[in-house]
Amino acid sequence: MNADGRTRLNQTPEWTSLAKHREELGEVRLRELFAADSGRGAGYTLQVGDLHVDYSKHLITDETLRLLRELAAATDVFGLRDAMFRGEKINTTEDRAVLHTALRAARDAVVEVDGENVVPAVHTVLDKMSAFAEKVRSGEWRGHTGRRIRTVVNIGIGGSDLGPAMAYEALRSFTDRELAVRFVSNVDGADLHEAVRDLDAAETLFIIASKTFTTIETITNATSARDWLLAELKAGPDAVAAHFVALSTNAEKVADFGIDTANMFAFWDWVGGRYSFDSAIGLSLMIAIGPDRFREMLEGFRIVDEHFRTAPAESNAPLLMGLLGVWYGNFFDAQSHAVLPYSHYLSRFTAYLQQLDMESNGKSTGRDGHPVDWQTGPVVWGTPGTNGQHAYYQLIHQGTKLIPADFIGFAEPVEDLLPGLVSQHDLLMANFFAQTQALAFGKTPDEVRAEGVPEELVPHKTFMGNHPTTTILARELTPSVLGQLIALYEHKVFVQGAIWNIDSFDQWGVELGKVLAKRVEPALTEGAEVAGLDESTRALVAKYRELRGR
Ligand SMILES: O=P(O)(O)OC[C@H]1O[C@H](O)[C@H](O)[C@@H](O)[C@@H]1O
Repeated sequence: MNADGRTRLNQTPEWTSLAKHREELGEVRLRELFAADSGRGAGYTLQVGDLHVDYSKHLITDETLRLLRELAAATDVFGLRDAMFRGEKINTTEDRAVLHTALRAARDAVVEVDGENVVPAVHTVLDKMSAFAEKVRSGEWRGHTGRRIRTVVNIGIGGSDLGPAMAYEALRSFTDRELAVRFVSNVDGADLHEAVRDLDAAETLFIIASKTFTTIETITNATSARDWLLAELKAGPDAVAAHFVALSTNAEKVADFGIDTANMFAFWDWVGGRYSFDSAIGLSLMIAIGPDRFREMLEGFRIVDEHFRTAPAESNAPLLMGLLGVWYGNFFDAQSHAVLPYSHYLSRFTAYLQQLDMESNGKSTGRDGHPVDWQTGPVVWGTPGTNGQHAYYQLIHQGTKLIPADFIGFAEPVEDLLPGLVSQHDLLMANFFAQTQALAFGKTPDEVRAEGVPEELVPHKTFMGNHPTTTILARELTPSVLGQLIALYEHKVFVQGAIWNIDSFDQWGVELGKVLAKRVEPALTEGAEVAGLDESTRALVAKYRELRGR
């Protein structure tokens, strides 16, 4: 921080050294880096729990890594990390501690917020969730008419949806296949409609997931779900108790809604929405996979928490991944970051990471309250890799943009895969390895010519290569490995926010749209004159009313 109270990251000696180093590296070529160091492929790797992280295919040298680590030291990433783990209020704009790591702390751990150990409360809720999940799974929990539950519908949005929805997909092979879980998030009535239209209300349990219990989409859907249930069952409000539970920090609002707070699973304001999936917000997943598997997942989180907390900078995987992102975003002008899982089960993983990363680090005001003069969080995107290969990989390979990418794959298919499908796994993974190879090393014009390609087509068939990727490989996608992966990204995002000097744990940028939606609604429904509507929006609202025949 300077004397005037402003942090000028891009004027620090560490930043300047990196910029100079970047210039000196010039057109750094991965082919040359590998040619110069035969041990690079094996040397630029890390092991974190079950995750093998290969970062050899990056536009970096030992010197780059050294300078990046100096930037991390100068910005005191580890100091802020320790403050987070200690329960200090590092979310300064909301004056809150940031303790998602306490959600997976061991039963005997001590983590204090305002002088109080929060770990016992965490485990009390986990135990209550476990007992409830077992009741639903065993059929002991009965609906209003005495039938057992066959479908669980989680109603929530953002952090109260993306985590459990992603993990339910990811761990499908570990779920009780007799018990389905569906997820409703969108305020578009179509979402709830499609989720319930073929359900038997008597066998349906709704989980209303909302940290604040004020989110309009969730409360609207929850109210509609309650109306649907009571109409289907032809029952009075006393039927609600057997079919609705709540996950929230706000007991008062839960009670106002009509859910018995005995059926509420609590969490706390030191858990951010996008970091809440391993809190009570994970109840739908716990019902699906069972409490033991859920706890295995928490242990996976804990493995990476411990690694992040204790591993030295040289071998600290979240630090490294965060620094690589800084390298490309701030010194190569990369605008986006692709996450490409080679696992169908991780089809929602990148969507989950979008909130984690973009809501955390999509900021342009520094922790010092001043605008930042450097690029912050990237656009995060991606879908399962093989599908992407036949869609947008063209742009990654031959477009004009630099897109660093993470490739995530597994050596083993899931255990219960139909035996006839097991052999497809090697083909899937052959694509995985082929792509990172092609991205890194490309195909030179001479190599294209050697195949007898006509000269006029040579430029088109040339691959420049040099597209950086990280490969994350694990044996199998288990609950623990999923927890490890999520924690890896949580802490990577943390590292970047720390370096960029932004508050990764607030989300003021989502507020304005909410306020304006409330204000504009009467203009749509009643044609009301709404103060402050700009000319474009006013005309669009008029068009909307005309199209709706109002
Ligand atoms: O869980 P809730 O309080 O309903 O919040 C749901 C989501 O909406 C908010 O607008 C925030 O942007 C998200 O961080 C949050 O996860």
